[in-house]
Amino acid sequence: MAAGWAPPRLEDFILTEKLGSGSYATVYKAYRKRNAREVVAIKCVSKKSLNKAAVENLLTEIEILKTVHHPHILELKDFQWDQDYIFLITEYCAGGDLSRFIRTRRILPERIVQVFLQQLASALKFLHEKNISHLDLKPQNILLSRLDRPHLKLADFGFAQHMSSEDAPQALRGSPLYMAPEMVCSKHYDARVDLWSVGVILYEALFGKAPFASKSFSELEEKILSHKTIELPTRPRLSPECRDLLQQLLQRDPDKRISFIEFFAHLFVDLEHMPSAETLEKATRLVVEAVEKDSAGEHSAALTLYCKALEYFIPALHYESDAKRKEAMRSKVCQYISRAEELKVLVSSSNKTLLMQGISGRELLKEMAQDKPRLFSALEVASAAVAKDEEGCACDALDLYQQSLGELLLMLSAESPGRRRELLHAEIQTLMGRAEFLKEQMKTSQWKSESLGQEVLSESVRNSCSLQ
Ligand SMILES: Nc1ncnc2c1ncn2[C@@H]1O[C@H](COP(=O)(O)OP(=O)(O)OP(=O)(O)O)[C@@H](O)[C@H]1O
Repeated sequence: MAAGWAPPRLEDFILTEKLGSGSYATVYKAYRKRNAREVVAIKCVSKKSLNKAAVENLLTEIEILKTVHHPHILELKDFQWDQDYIFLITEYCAGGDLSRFIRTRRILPERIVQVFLQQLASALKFLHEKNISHLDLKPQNILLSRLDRPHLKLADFGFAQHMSSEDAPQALRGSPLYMAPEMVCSKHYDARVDLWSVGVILYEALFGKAPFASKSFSELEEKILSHKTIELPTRPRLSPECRDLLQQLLQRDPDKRISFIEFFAHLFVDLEHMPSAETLEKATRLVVEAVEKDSAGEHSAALTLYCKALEYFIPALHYESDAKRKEAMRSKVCQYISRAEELKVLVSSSNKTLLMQGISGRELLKEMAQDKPRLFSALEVASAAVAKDEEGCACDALDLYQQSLGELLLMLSAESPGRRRELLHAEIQTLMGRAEFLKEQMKTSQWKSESLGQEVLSESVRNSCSLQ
């Protein structure tokens, strides 16, 4: 644009350094004259440079930013105009854009990427509920509130549209590196192109370059038009959830791509446990219930609730910025972990007793199942599950528990009343209780290694928390 080297003048503001420029605007850092502590960013669009399409983009941007208010969407504070310029006055993001953030660090660790992704996903969920598609998602349009503990802010809604999944806009929009293949190839696309772009951004953050990064336009074109599946580099090593999400986002065929609903619920996105103002409240509610169950002697239920509460406490700890409050919360969290560990020992020993009682019941049942080979073999699988469980092979045990339970439940529904039915019923109860317990345990250990491990737990506590 033709903003020149000197910033334009705007009555109530002092415009200072240039923050960046795009295809039709230059953005400056500015201070409000009456309140010098209020720093803003002012996007200056020269009227001379505005053709019909640019006017449309600008009006869309103003209209959308005026109506959406979300912690991870850039806030439009005001807009003004004079003879030469139109000014969009927005919140200032001292951390610059995500593109620069990635470039200066080469690649980002998965844990940081996950935090950013959660924030981006929460903004997209908010927009999705309003039927708004961004259509130009790229790292340059994702700003960071500041460099230390940055909050991501989605910006540049110039191409955004109110759009349902049936709409088929025809115009080609966005940047080819981040553009979904259907947008380039068939020009028939819908809101799902945003999911592709999220995949590209994720890929770039983790591997340091976009999947279609090319030296020439023809190379880029070839890569976009190809039907090859996007291969993920083997290094750096990523968690299976992260790889799975990448693969599901980077599906060339939009019908095979992950849907918005699946994306928001994906294990790697885990919006439910995203650090937010409500996380502490949810954690506290669960811990109150846990304490109640605990004092009523319901150990197993209390353990489950403590674990659920801790899943919220970890993000709540991340969210808390006040050092004193964070410290107080940290010490509470340690207490809850200790109690959860005590409960684990209690529940585990009572489970073992039940299991031992179960063995004799199961043997008797097997005797009574000589005429029913299907029941007999399901009981054999149950015995194998218990054996694996005792060896400490939680995953195998859980698999076998589930297999045997599927069969035994079928058998139970067909079993006529009598001693065998009673025994079968009791056996199913025991196995179900054990399978549930194992599931909880596996969740807990995953949660610990993922977040609490880094945030609060000492090595010794972590070890004592791990699967029995
Ligand atoms: N609020 C802000 N705070 C800090 N930097 C900003 C802000 N807004 C924009 N920038 C910087 O200015 C650059 C250009 O801004 P923006 O993308 O809005 O311009 P544009 O002309 O709409 O770009 P495009 O060519 O993508 O349409 C951004 O990539 C970012 O680096």
